[in-house]
Amino acid sequence: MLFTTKWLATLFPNYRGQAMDNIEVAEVATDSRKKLDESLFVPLEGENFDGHDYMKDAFDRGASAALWDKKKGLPDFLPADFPVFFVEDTLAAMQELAKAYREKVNPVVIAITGSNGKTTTKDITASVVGASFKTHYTQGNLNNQIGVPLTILSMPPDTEVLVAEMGMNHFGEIETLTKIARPDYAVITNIGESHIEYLGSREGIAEAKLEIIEGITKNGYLLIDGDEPLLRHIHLRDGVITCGFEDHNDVAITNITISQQSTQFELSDDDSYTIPLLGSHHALNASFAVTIGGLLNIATKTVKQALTELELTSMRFELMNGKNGSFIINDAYNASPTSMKASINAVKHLEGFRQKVLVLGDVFELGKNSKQLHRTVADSIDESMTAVLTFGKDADEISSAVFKQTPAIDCRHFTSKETLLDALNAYITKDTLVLFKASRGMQFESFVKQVIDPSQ
Ligand SMILES: CC(=O)N[C@H]1[C@@H](OP(=O)(O)OP(=O)(O)OC[C@H]2O[C@@H](n3ccc(=O)[nH]c3=O)[C@H](O)[C@@H]2O)O[C@H](CO)[C@@H](O)[C@@H]1O[C@H](C)C(=O)N[C@@H](C)C(=O)N[C@H](CCC(=O)N[C@@H](CCC[C@@H](N)C(=O)O)C(=O)O)C(=O)O
Ligand SMILES: Nc1ncnc2c1ncn2[C@@H]1O[C@H](COP(=O)(O)OP(=O)(O)OP(=O)(O)O)[C@@H](O)[C@H]1O
Ligand SMILES: C[C@@H](N)C(=O)N[C@H](C)C(=O)O
Repeated sequence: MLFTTKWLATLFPNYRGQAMDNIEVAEVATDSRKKLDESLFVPLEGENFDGHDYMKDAFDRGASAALWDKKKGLPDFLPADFPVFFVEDTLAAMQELAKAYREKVNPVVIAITGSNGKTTTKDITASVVGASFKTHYTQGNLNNQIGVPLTILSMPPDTEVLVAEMGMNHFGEIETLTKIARPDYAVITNIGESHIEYLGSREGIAEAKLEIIEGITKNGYLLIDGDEPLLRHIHLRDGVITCGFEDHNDVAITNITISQQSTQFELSDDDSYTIPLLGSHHALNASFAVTIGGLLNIATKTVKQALTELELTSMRFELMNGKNGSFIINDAYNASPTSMKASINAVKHLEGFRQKVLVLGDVFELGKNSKQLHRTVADSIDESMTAVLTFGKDADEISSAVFKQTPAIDCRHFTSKETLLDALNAYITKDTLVLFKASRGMQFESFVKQVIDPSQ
């Protein structure tokens, strides 16, 4: 049980039905299409539907109570004793409920934002703190104005540590989320170019990410990418911990070694750590988790063990077996120029492959400089790559730029997935490595499923 309708009534006093009967609420749900036993149904207005139209489904599927936009008529079928809490706006009310529930459970809260690495850093941090504490964390990528409240409202009442990923693509969104979650530890993984279309500049992205400070608890900590010039002005603030590759950082990452299975690195404590992730950028992600583990007095040995037992969210540089003895890296959940370059640099370090092929697609939300930002990806591509196959509207800027700088590479742009797949299949041979990467909306998983070994 999360809470009772009687407790809800203290938050939302404008209600009808038997709320004071202390009806137990086991979960908070926003989708009548899912199992709703003993749930509080929160109808939301979305792009395609209005949840208020599905109250009957929710009731039939076992909802015990509901929030309701008081401007909308209540369906007649609802029994008079069914608890309904009338609110101005159901999303705002769900966010208020999440804030109150966070205070009621009062776990240690770790919030993670940044242009890239949020989900990975969340997964690493959850593994580290989960080794010593009852931990609840963001499932998948549920990190927005709806996802963070749902993450908090799915937290068991005996949770000791909450790890919440916070995403944004407009000003004010992180401020809302941090004031709900009230983090004791906040992390800004990096400042890239993600969603720059709406933030205007990298300076704007930094400003939006720094909103996370508004919610940090008294004596809380903010961990940041200490190498990022746009964050340099806060280095000396109380509670700020810098992590990065330059030696001025509070937590300096050194002696990085990348193999086919793992990345090894040392931190300022001169201790060596190994993670089953490839690339120096993941050493940065892990440094945030290790630092928080230390601040929570988790033994170094325990932290190191947890780093080897990561449960990673899919489609983030996911290594898979391909057909005909090839190897696939499914990094297709999302992309930005920064993350695309980071992943290409990781591929460069991978040895033992006969050929390396990059299948790259559009990066969305880059605004007026989109073509130029796509071209910058070519800066990371060298003659160690056999082929660069691109698909989308702006991705041809990558293949064109690579062809100009390294004509020996097979650089082709395709305007249909079918023709790209035909060309790609010629490379799906023994010991060829293929990286797939593009924005979420490109749905590059449609390529991956065509070339992975069906037996895996
Ligand atoms: C609102 C919602 O949850 N919608 C989900 C729903 O979409 P669908 O189109 O079916 O419904 P509507 O949204 O139109 O409907 C409104 C509600 O009505 C409910 N309903 C509908 C039909 C019915 O028969 N019964 C019903 O009860 C419905 O459930 C709605 O509540 O289903 C889709 C498929 O499952 C979901 O994908 C959709 O979820 C939306 C996209 C959503 O925002 N979900 C969050 C929980 C979430 O966190 N999603 C993340 C992606 C987050 C993300 O993109 N983050 C960005 C940064 C933040 C940007 C920010 N500005 C933003 O707005 O997102 C990032 O870069 O990471 C995820 O899904 O991974
Ligand atoms: N610190 C980092 N710097 C640059 N790129 C990174 C970093 N961490 C992860 N990446 C790359 O970014 C991509 C997405 O990683 P992840 O999903 O963890 O980030 P995210 O911030 O949650 O992304 P999104 O907001 O798109 O969901 C992956 O390709 C990964 O290789
Ligand atoms: C995951 C989602 N918030 C996102 O970043 N979407 C990109 C811009 C896309 O639609 O591909």
